[in-house]
Amino acid sequence: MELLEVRHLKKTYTNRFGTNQVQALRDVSFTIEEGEFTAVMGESGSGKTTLLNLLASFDRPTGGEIILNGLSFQNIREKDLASYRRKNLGFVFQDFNLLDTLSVKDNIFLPLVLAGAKPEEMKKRVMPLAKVLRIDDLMEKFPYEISGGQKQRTAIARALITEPRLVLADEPTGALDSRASNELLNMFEQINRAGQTILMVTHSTKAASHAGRVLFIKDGIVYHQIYRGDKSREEMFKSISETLTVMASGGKTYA
Ligand SMILES: Nc1ncnc2c1ncn2[C@@H]1O[C@H](COP(=O)(O)OP(=O)(O)OP(=O)(O)O)[C@@H](O)[C@H]1O
Repeated sequence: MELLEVRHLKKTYTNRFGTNQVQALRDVSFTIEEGEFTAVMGESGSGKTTLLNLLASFDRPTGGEIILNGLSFQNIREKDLASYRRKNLGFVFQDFNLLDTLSVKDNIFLPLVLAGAKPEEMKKRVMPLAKVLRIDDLMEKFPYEISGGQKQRTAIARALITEPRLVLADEPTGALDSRASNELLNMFEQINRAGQTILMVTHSTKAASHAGRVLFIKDGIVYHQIYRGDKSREEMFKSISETLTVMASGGKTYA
């Protein structure tokens, strides 16, 4: 089933004097099926964060449409956006965005607290998730007492606790060393195999090679895409590297 449809998305930033315009996204279209793990790659400034911010409904497009689970963002009133976001989306940011004054457990609970969930419901959900993410013995600790990888796994638990339809991840391995990155990527593969749909923006060829599909953005459009299919991770890594080389040299390929 189709979960997300992005139709002719455009985003133009205009400075406050209206004199300077940047066309960050010119015409981006793609669809994501339920259960897919998709990576979005592109050079710095190609519009990846802009795309993620639009998908997260943090910002409104200049043109085009985003339809999640059959509902167009255009039809959601501004005052309903926050609750729509909480119900449908989970976020994993590069810098974790954990609150230092809250324990690991309370950080994970935060989206449920905001959604007005009952304490029994929260307790029921947290331990199975914490076990899978191997943070079950860290629940009473504070973010400054745990490692980068453990922080990232806490951030993943927080993203998953609401059972979102779509997890959006922005450079999730950006602040991690290679061992913690590997762990995180394996974790993403594991939750994806369990049915979670993930869209991840990344600069890292290695991170993207864990995905089932990679979308390449260049000059504000989807320039190319690769499906993992039967490819091994190494073969996927090679295909992605080759595409990035072609893109950097200005060569033509077809989406
Ligand atoms: N708020 C803004 N106002 C004006 N221009 C912006 C704004 N945000 C982004 N841009 C411009 O839009 C273009 C796309 O930026 P974006 O941050 O989406 O790229 P990116 O692919 O995420 O880059 P990076 O990989 O470096 O994070 C760039 O030219 C950027 O300078």
